Amino acid sequence: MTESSKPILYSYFRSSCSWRVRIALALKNIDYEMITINLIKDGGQQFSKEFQALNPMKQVPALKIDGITISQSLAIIEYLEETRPTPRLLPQDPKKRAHVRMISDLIASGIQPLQNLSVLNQVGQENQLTWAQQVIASGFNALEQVLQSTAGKCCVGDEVSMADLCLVPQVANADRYKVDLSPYPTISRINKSLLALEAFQVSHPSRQPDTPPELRA
Ligand SMILES: O=C(O)/C=C\C(=O)CC(=O)CC(=O)O
Repeated sequence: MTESSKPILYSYFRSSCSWRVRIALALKNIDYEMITINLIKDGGQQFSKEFQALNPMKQVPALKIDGITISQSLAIIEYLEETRPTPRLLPQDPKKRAHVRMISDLIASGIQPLQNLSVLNQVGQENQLTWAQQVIASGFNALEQVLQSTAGKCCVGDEVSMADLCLVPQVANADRYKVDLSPYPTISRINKSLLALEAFQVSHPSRQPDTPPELRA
């Protein structure tokens, strides 16, 4: 492969959705280049004409790969799974696969969008923390119950899946917004064991090229 054919990930260190994709790329050992999009600086670099041409939703992540541009983290992860299947991030068994997608969607549609930057800006500065805590806690109440029947070492059984790529970044957001994690022992246990894995460490928000010095590991 020539240099120019490497995939390009548009990423922001603290974006939980970007982190999902960084974990997938690390697990699948895919070499890529990163272009960082600062969601705060200059009013948000995601609003530039250049970036909007890549993703009209003005959100990270976006991945340029194999001649196409893909946005939406789960669509990116599913594309990587279909084109670079090893190691697998979706189980072979249809029931387990459904559970992985169910948990991924619970987080990616049911929690994260309710606490993302654009929504927090809408609820106003003084309500942001309470709002984020409420939506994360309400989602985690459901997730904890789901995991009690699906989890082994990971969200679904003992193998790392797309669901785990959603879980760990969402727990980091919960930490950031000071959500009390004591009611969620299963979520906490899985998060801790996944954070020990190399792919989750190299992709961590504290270790990205655009991580500010004060937030570096
Ligand atoms: O405050 C900032 O630094 C800006 C944006 C983020 O962290 C990313 C989000 O909007 C939240 C998320 O990924 O869930």
